[in-house]
Parts: sequence; structure tokens; C-alpha cells
Amino acid sequence: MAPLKVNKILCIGAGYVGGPTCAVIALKCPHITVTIVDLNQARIDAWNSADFALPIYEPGLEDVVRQCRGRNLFFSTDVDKGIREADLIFVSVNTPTKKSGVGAGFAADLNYVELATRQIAAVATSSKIVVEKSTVPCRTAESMRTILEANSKPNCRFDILSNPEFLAEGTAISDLFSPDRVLIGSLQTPEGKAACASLAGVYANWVPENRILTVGLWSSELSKLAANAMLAQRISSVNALSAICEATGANIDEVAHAVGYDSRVGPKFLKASVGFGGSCFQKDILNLVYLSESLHLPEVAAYWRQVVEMNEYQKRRFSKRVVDTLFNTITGKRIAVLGFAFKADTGDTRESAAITLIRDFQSERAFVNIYDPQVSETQIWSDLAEASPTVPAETIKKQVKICGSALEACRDAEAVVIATEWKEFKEIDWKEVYQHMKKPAFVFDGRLLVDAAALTAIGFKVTTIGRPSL
Ligand SMILES: NC(=O)C1=CN([C@@H]2O[C@H](COP(=O)(O)OP(=O)(O)OC[C@H]3O[C@@H](n4cnc5c(N)ncnc54)[C@H](O)[C@@H]3O)[C@@H](O)[C@H]2O)C=CC1
Ligand SMILES: O=C(O)[C@H]1O[C@H](OP(=O)(O)OP(=O)(O)OC[C@H]2O[C@@H](n3ccc(=O)[nH]c3=O)[C@H](O)[C@@H]2O)[C@H](O)[C@@H](O)[C@@H]1O
Repeated sequence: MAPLKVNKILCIGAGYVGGPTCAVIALKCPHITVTIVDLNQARIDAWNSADFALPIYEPGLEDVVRQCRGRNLFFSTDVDKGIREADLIFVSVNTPTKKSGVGAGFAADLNYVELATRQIAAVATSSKIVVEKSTVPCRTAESMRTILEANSKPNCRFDILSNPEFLAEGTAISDLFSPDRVLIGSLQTPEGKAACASLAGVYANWVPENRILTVGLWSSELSKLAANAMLAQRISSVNALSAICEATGANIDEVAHAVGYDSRVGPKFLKASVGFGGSCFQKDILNLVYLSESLHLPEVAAYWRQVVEMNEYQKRRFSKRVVDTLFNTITGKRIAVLGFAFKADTGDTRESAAITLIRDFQSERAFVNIYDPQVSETQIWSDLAEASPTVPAETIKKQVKICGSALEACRDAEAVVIATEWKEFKEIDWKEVYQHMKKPAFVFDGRLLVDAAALTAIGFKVTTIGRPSL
């Protein structure tokens, strides 16, 4: 069966994945028309804004959108029109953890995937390749196929592919320009293989052939969950070791360096931290836990669950260390939290460790000053309200101040907590910060970011994750 040549691509979901991924496809494939649709009008308006005030902050993204928007890249809320016109449709909608019902707290909420699939089935009048871009539990493609086939019109066939996304926020554009691999899963039938070749043909416009991996549908779906689980497991492993370092006098940076030098382990993703955040690690591991339990594999479920538990422990441990070091009480004290995003170079705050730390400080009745170079005030207030649903908004506003600079956040504070590894925190004038803080002035480095010896020489009392207290 000859693969279909793709001329028109639709992406349903203009979020952190759909937006950058399909913008890069438009850039690299000028002969393909790419339309990205979303139900969220404000999001689409931001993608279309005249001054390129895009809805997500991602280095290099604006440049890509500037080159393609209006040429072969379009953003719209007209989902039906997009479906009718496309040959290939990416489903890149959110798949959050279920909040209620069966599997609440663990299983992925597939409602958005199902609604998008049903809309494709209802509207399509010609054959389509439907690509699962969202991260989904193993065998979701089967449910999508059942829905599509049960609702398809005559002469309308649907081929389903799995093409999970591996980009990381903050480096999305470079990850998309030169991915370690592109993974495409398909049914191993002639039709499935032809659809797979069509999508591979799109990526082949810029990705070397040996980096385009083609596998079975279920392997592809599971590989995405497995990749995130194993990445998160590395961080939980190094964070577990950081607790041993603090108690023994070993230094986690030195330990990680020594371990990572083994070519079988490798040096990347071994940075101890105040805990991993982001929209996916926790969600995808819980999804794997749920899958394991559903398959009656309780030992496997417990194994993966521990990765998330270790992460919770790391955040708790760090908050406690702040309180212990500040003479066992932070009530009425002012703490500057530098960084609110879940990692540097993104404005995304989903599951950010900073949110948990600030909630802990608030419950100890401390005052908190927050500064982040990319996160909006509205987002911070909304995250803090969600983290403490029983605390009235006025109480939160009395305890928390959002500041316009790191220096302003640190003024009159007794302690600075580095929660996100923004480069600018390394480069601030720490001597000036010291002058304006209460004494003794404490720094808690949750990201192994600053030069502890240099700060100690200025006069700070520095506590670093994975190193014993001075
Ligand atoms: N954020 C990340 O770095 C990565 C996320 N993923 C996965 O990609 C998927 C999407 O994640 P994000 O882009 O972060 O989510 P997001 O929440 O930023 O974007 C999803 C978008 O889909 C839209 N949407 C939902 N249902 C729709 C429908 N029926 N029609 C039109 N639009 C609809 C929502 O309004 C939202 O704007 C998730 O499954 C996630 O696990 C995978 C790799 C990386
Ligand atoms: O499925 C997803 O959503 C994505 O999840 C992660 O990407 P992302 O969450 O954007 O960012 P990471 O760089 O993986 O960082 C995740 C968290 O781990 C923390 N981290 C990372 C690395 C490290 O060594 N130590 C550490 O604490 C980061 O600060 C951050 O809070 C994966 O890296 C991507 O491959 C995947 O596509």
C-alpha cells in the first residue's frame, strides 16, 4: 500500500506540546499547511497576537512563529473546518490525572482525548490519519479506533498512529529541531504501516532517518510512560542519595559526578533538587502505577509509586530544613522565594516544587516574598489559592507579596530560598542582597545553583541540598 502524501495537518490542542511541535513542522515543511486549533479563544488570540505575545514562554519559539504564521501556519478555534480539511490530525490535548471517579488520583483523564476523537468521527467526510500526540495509557489507540470506526461515514477510513512527544519545556525548540528520536507506533498491517510511512515522511524533512523509530502501537504508548518514569526515577534516586549526603558529610554533586562518569549510567539528569515538578512526571508515573494495578501487578505498582513518594519526601524534607535552621520557627519571619516555575526557562508552574514550599511556609505563618522572571502574578495567585483551598484569599494576600525583582524580594528577608534554577539568580549582586537582609542572613539553595563558598565569604549562612549543614 502506497503511503499518502501529507499536504494538510491539523493539530487539536494549542498548548505546550501542540503549539511548538506543529510550529516546527510548519517551519521545516513549507509545502505542508499546518493549522493548530483550540477551544480556548484566549489562547488562540495570543498565538495570533500582532505583537507575538504568545501564550507560552519557550526560547526560540517566537522566531519560529514569526517565520511561518500566515504563510503555512494558522491558529484557529474552528475545529470542525480544520478536521474537514486535514489529511493528518494530531490529537495533542491535555490528559491530566483524574480528580474523581474510578482511578481518581492515579488514572489519566481521557475525557479530552475522547471528545476530540468523537468530534473527528462526527465531522470528517474523508479518510484521515489520526495521531495520538498526547501521553496516554497503553492501548488508548484501540479505544480511539473503536470510536472512529463506529461513527465513520462511507469511504472514510481512519488509521491511528501513536507518536508521543519527548520535548522538555525550556528546550522545546532545540529538542524539536534535533530530537534524540521520533517514535511512531502503528498497527503492523499494510494500512498501519503505510500510515506510519506517511508520518515518517513528514519528519524526514529534517530528522535523520536513523532517528525515526517505528514500532507497534502498544510499545509506542508504553515507551512514553516508561521514558518519563525512568527519567523521574533518576532524580528520585539522586534525591534519596542527597539525604544520605546531608547526614554523612558527602557531597551530592561529587557523588553524582562520580556515578555519572560510568558510561553505563551517563552524566545527564542527575542533579539533586528540591524535587521534580512539571505537568508530566508525576502524572505519567501515577498512570503507570494505575496500569500496573489494573494488570494485577501490585509489586510493580509499588515500585513506581515510590518514585513519587520520594519526591514528596524531598520537598517536605527541604521545608523542614528551612524551619529547623531558622531556629525551629519561621512564624512572622520573611522568606524570599526566588523562582516559581517548575524549572528554568519556562513560565509553566504545573506541579512546581515552589508551590509546595510556599504552602508549607504559609502554614508556619511566615511572610513570603516571591520573584520569578517569567510567571505572571495572576498565575501565582491562582496556584497558591489552589494549593490552600481552605485558606481565604485575603489571608494569602496578607502573607504573600509578589515582587518585581530578586533584590526587591530579598529586602528585609531573613532567608532566601532558591526554588528554580534561573541563571539570573546566580548572577545577582549577592553583596547587595546581603546588605538589605536581616542578620543572620540565610540562603537555602534547593537547586545547587550558587557558589556556597563565595556566599559564605560575604557573610551568608548557606544551606545547600545534598550537603551537610554548616
Ligand atoms: N508539557 C510538556 O512538556 C509535554 C506534554 N506532553 C503531553 O502532551 C499532552 C498535552 O500537554 P500540554 O500541551 O502540556 O497541555 P496543555 O494543557 O498546555 O494544552 C492542551 C490544550 O488542548 C486544548 N483542548 C482540550 N480539548 C480540546 C478539544 N476537544 N478541542 C480543541 N482543543 C482542546 C486545551 O484547551 C489546551 O489548550 C498531554 O498528554 C501531556 O502529557 C508530552 C510531552 C511534553
Ligand atoms: O512528557 C513530558 O512532559 C516531558 O517531561 C520531561 O520534560 P519537562 O517536565 O518539561 O522538564 P525536565 O527537564 O524533564 O524537568 C522535570 C523536572 O525535573 C527536575 N530535574 C531535572 C533534571 C535533574 O537532573 N534534576 C531535576 O530535579 C526539573 O527541575 C523539573 O522540575 C521530560 O524530560 C521530557 O522528555 C518529556 O517529554
